[in-house]
Amino acid sequence: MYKIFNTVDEVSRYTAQRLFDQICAKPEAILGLATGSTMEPVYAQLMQYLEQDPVDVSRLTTFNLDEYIGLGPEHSQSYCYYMYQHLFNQLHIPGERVHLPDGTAENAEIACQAYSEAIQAMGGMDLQLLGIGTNGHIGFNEPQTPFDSRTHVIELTEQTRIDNGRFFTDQREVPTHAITMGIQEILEAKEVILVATGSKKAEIMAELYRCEVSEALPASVLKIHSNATIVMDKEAAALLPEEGDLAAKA
Ligand SMILES: O=P(O)(O)OC[C@H]1O[C@](O)(CO)[C@@H](O)[C@@H]1O
Repeated sequence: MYKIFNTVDEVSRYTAQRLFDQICAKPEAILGLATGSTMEPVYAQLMQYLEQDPVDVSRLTTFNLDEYIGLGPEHSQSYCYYMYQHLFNQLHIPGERVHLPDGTAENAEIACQAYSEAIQAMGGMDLQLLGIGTNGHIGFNEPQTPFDSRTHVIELTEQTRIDNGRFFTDQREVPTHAITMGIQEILEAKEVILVATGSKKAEIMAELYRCEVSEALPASVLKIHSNATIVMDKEAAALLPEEGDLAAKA
């Protein structure tokens, strides 16, 4: 299902409301969380909803999608740092219920295996939040990642390193590898919300809309998910067909 809003603010309110509703409906929910600039207003909005209407979050469990290899929690560009800055410092989920891939693990393969087992032990995600890369990646599952992959180490494409270079002082500092939840784990989530905003996402969103399900465009796997919502602002949806046609396909 595609949902198009006029502004980033509306996208963020819709997405945060879905998260809030999930937390209210199931206080012990397992949430799959994403990072990136798209999610910043979503988390800010979620915190506003929770301040207006406090809900017990002590039984929530979270799993983050990914982390750069080589960046520890104290590094300002690590996704662990991001999550505390934008959410966990305000949303007091008990530490043992917060899961983030360990980018500094001595043995990344073993860390991936343990992460994947922890996800499976919890029965998978109730709600998985996703951003999208300009090459169609979800999490850090780059094009051609097998759909049956579980948490694994991935080599980042040049495109992703260039895109994410804007957060680093020097392009050469962008890590070459990351740990990412696999596509199978994303697919096993009961509900998925992919969020795309801004004109930089317009081309990939049009391609995603048109394409067949293919490992060449990882986000296309959502077309075989029974409860996936793709949420966009007008800019990200600018190259999609008119809304009438969209409704017919949604
Ligand atoms: O929201 P942004 O900053 O465009 O980034 C989206 C990205 O963030 C990520 O969630 C990082 O995992 C990727 O899916 C994608 O690269």
